[in-house]
Amino acid sequence: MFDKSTWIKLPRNVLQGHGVLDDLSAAVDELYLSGDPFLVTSPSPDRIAGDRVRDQFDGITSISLDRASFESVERVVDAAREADAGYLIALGGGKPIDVAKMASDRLDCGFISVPTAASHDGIVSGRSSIPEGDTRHSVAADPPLAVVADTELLAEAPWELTTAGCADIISNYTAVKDWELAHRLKNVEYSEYAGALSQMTAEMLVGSADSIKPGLEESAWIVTKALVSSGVAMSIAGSSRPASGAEHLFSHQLDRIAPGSALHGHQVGVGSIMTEYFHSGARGEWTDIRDALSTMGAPTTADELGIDDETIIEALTTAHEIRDRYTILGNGVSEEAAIEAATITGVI
Ligand SMILES: NC(=O)C1=CN([C@@H]2O[C@H](COP(=O)(O)OP(=O)(O)OC[C@H]3O[C@@H](n4cnc5c(N)ncnc54)[C@H](O)[C@@H]3O)[C@@H](O)[C@H]2O)C=CC1
Ligand SMILES: O=C(CO)COP(=O)(O)O
Ligand SMILES: [Zn+2]
Repeated sequence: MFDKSTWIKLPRNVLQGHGVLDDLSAAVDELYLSGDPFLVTSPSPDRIAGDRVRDQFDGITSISLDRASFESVERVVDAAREADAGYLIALGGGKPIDVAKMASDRLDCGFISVPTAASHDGIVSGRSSIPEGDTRHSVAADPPLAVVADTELLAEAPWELTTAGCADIISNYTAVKDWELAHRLKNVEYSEYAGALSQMTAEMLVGSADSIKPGLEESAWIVTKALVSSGVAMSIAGSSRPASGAEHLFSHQLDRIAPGSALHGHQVGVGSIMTEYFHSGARGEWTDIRDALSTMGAPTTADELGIDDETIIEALTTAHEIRDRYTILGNGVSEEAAIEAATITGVI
């Protein structure tokens, strides 16, 4: 008897384009939402979205947060309950979107994802990445009811945020390789469709590299489409496996031992260079990943990340400990192997 079943949870609407945030109420009307919204934002929403935030959200109860933690989730749940919120609106980067995702799951009220930076592929995903003690991974959560991605706003965001989103997508190359390896060696369930979509998303983004330039709204359009596509791959898989392999373990370990050092996407990009070296060796495709990151203007070295060599090696040699997810790192790479990989790839 065939005993598999899975919900493939996707947002109902993804509204993307120039100035769409100027009429958020139209997007909300599309969803026939009832009750008052409760706003969860990155710090200083006025700085990140200018007067559009003021006009749209004037008088709405809100919380701004810069940490994705269970404490932040509890704060949002308590405050939204207090405000008798009908639904949540997450406005900002990946952290408020992840916290709102988990809080709306807890409140069973749904949320609208309003990214103000094309910096990560959690915009539509059904995952919420919240550290728990010494472990770190994303847990299942409902995807947003809708996404409102204002490409004018996204294009105005600091360029490093867009290059972080590009790097988060480029890291799908090694994430899929780790997933395939885990399938072959540990019989981990693998989805050909989610794997192919994730890899194709990275290939298409790298193929559009020449059109991805600072200040171009076309760039925001292209990168946001890729981030949405990567999030859909995670929804098809019912896990972050299509977009999170050893390079993410490395980044999560960096978040634990050197919090706030660099943007998530930048960390996973540099991690992807080194884990690709572990996959295919000195003559392997790690140069393709490094060159793609460099073309997009994303960091490719420890220096460019602003992280010292020792911390890079510590994160790489302990990355396997942060989560029970089989990757090319196996039960951990030796310090010598980590130093060789980081040196040959020019990361340190
Ligand atoms: N759940 C999922 O599927 C995924 C979750 N993530 C999570 O997302 C987070 C990474 O996302 P980030 O956006 O890098 O983090 P973030 O939410 O910390 O945002 C980075 C910075 O950009 C600022 N910012 C946002 N929009 C801005 C704008 N328009 N102008 C100026 N500054 C702006 C924020 O205030 C913050 O200081 C990590 O916690 C990661 O684990 C990443 C990928 C997938
Ligand atoms: O960052 C992510 C995908 O880009 C989510 O992955 P994790 O499950 O490792 O948190
Ligand atoms: Zn990521």
